[in-house]
Amino acid sequence: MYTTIWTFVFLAFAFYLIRYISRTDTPFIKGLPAVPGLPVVGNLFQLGDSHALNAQTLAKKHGPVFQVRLGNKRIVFVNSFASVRHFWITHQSALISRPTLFTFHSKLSSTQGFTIGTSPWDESCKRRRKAAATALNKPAVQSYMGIIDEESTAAIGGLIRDSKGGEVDIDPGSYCGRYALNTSLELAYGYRVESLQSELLKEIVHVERVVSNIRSTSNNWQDYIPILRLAFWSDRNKEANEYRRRRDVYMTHLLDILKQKIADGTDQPCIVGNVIKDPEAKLSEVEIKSVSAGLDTVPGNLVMALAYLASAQGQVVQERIWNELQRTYPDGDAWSRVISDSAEIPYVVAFVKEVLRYVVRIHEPDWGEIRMLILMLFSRRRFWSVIPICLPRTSVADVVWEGVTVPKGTTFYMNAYAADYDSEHFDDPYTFLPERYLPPSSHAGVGTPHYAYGAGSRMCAGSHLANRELYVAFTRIVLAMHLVEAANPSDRPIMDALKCNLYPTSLTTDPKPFKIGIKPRGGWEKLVKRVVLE
Ligand code: HEM
Repeated sequence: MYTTIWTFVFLAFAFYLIRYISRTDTPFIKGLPAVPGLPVVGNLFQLGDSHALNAQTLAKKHGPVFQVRLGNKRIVFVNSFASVRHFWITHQSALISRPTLFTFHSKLSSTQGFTIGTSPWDESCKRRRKAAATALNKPAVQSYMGIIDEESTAAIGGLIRDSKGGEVDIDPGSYCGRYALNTSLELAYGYRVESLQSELLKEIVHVERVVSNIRSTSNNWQDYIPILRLAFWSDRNKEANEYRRRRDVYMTHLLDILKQKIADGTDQPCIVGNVIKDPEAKLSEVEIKSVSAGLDTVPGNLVMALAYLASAQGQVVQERIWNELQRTYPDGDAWSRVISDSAEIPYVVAFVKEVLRYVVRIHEPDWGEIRMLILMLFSRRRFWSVIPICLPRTSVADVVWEGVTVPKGTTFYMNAYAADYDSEHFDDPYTFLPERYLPPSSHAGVGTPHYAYGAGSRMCAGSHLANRELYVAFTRIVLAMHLVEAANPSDRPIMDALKCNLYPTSLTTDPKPFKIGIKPRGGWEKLVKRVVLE
């Protein structure tokens, strides 16, 4: 008898305990498909180390919009092009905020301020977003073209020189990285990397590499399961505190250099400088540090696009870009005109869009992004941030989806990977096809072409700049050289951006190195003369 009572009490206690520790930050959303999960961990195991691929598979069974439980967090996953448009664009004012995550927000950023891309919507975020938008609008970007001119010339010249004029196959990763790194450092702080052996750069490389792992949304179970946050268990906390301190040191250092240059009148135009000088911006120092946005996605797109261009299929694309350049600039001044002309060649614009849709649907916007670019300088390998699940959002108002009310305060994950490969929206989505963005295709012209830059009220603030960097790099590469596959098949790249990632749970992709062949075009020396003479 006693045994039965004690068994009953124990089971009842266990039942309520599991229910208690499995409760979620926001309640179950009635009527919205839910993926059944385990006590405590919820759906963490099902989503595994590739949330994008696994959510895409789950969407086949549960529909494009479903809810999951990640530890004690309830998340709504949105997986198709149309459903993303519904939430992110049609209801953009409702999805204007962002959630906070334990490791990043309470440990890593406590003294540096949240970056724009990780800030919930409030007055400070509004001010910073406005400042970034001013520093990154079309006219501002045109004023930075001198930097893009210099860095693209250096990268292309270096590629040709180090391939011994095309005699040996070459890994383009560090050249693309150097292009994007120096562009971003100069744009953000007016600071250029002089020596690759600099201690400051080594420190940034190391710290930012660790930070990128700490920030991953699928890597930190303590963000979802509160009990894992207990200090004596969590090495992550100690690590986050230590790296926050080290990061503070160099962020303050770079900002101090810039402030000194401004005081001396020796600064050159740069984004953080513009923000400091803009009386309208009224940002505190912590806010200024958090404005700096990084560009790790630019090299990711560049590297993978070069891999594609060098492939057998890419030959046709190179040919067309070359022909369009000759037709548009018959006087032989294409090299300088792609920088100075704001009107762009439609086929190359379509190519850039397709690269963004097809190759990398990712981003990680903050000062820390510069880390990836710096990493590339020091590494024979390429790194790029792969977050096919776009930066998360939190709703500030109810949104209705197919008759179901998704209440305000809900956290949303956009599966940009699934949406950009949605066969309901794109014909033949797994085929690389720039023509899909040219007339008579329905995707030409207005409307969101892809979700590489996110969408709606918190869409990427740096998209004009990124588009210009990619446009200049592609046109100039085709002007200076012809790309071909590496002679040795084992040197050739893996073209799938997810499959090539060695560490799927990390914020950054670390793909296997690959090589391409280069055939410099006649007259290339004149174009990149400065570099070759260096
Ligand atoms: C190919 C390059 C790039 C890609 C693919 C990319 C992608 C993205 C994505 C997906 C978001 C989140 C948008 C959303 O939630 O809807 C974002 C946000 C952001 N990006 Fe980028 N980005 C790129 C380059 C840049 C550059 C060059 C800058 C600035 C120099 C930048 C600055 C930002 C900022 C400040 C945000 C935060 C916006 C906010 O939360 O209000 N990005 N980016």
